[in-house]
Amino acid sequence: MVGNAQHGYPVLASDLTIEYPAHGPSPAYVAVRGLNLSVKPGEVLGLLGESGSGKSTIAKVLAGRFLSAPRGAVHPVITGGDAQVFGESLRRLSRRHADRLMFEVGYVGQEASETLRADHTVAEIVAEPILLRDRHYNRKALEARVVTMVDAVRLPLGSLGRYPYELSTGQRQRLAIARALVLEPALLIADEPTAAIDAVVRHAIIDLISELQEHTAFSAMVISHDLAILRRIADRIAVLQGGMLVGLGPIEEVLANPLHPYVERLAAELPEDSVAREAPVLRGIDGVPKPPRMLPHPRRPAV
Ligand SMILES: Nc1ncnc2c1ncn2[C@@H]1O[C@H](COP(=O)(O)OP(=O)(O)OP(=O)(O)O)[C@@H](O)[C@H]1O
Repeated sequence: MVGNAQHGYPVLASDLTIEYPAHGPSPAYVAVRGLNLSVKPGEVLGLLGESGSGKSTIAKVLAGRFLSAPRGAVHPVITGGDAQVFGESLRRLSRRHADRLMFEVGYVGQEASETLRADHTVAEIVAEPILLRDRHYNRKALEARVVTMVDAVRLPLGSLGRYPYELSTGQRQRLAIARALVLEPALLIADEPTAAIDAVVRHAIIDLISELQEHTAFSAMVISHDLAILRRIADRIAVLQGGMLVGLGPIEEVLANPLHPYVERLAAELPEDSVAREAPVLRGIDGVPKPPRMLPHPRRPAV
């Protein structure tokens, strides 16, 4: 495991500032400023904010996906404070540790379903992370693991030999989630996992992540600009605006006591009394309604 995963918080960011360095005609840009944030063991933290508020930047950095960038793109750099993921400092992260971190942190990016390799079958796509970690992995065990994972995200087993372009968008997103979770990461970072999906499937995907999370108890950061989505899955939310944290805590508390005009606006956009009336009803695989997500001590001070 990376760092002291057994003891520390999955994520601990303190005074974290992230910057995109100057590049060609573009000046340097500070995307995240002085962020203090944690993800507690077993918790789902929702990250909410309008477009450009820094959500994806935080996701990429915390998932260790910031040391490499596509050709011609600039990657974000930590220029202030630090973030620890399982006790590993990201500011001092070496390439070697970043590679290890990739195996510890499942990451579903915004366009995950569109970035699946078109020349790989469903089975190959899910198996790949295992083989990247250990290319001598026992083939029978690999097959069994892939089948279990595909089944867990409710893709038909008949899809194992199919190619991503033969699946629906929702199915591709399920596949991306299966790939992100196949190494049984202790932390999942999902950046707008339902962005390109219609409303019905969107809720199904969120409920799926919620169920898998409850089943295997990984910690998660789920990013969305959609409050309804986060109310379905998150124990707490962190609200960002302009790269700064403007709200943090159990979702209904943050909305009930907005400390920033942006949060106030979000709360105002909700139907009156929606907190009490529209508490999300999640149903388990058995169809039994589950209580809304709550930390055992919702009023304890947020870190
Ligand atoms: N490669 C880059 N170079 C320079 N600036 C960038 C780069 N990527 C993002 N930014 C800037 O950083 C800020 C935060 O971007 P980010 O993608 O993290 O926002 P976001 O909250 O995820 O937005 P969205 O909801 O639209 O995905 C934006 O102002 C964006 O223009």
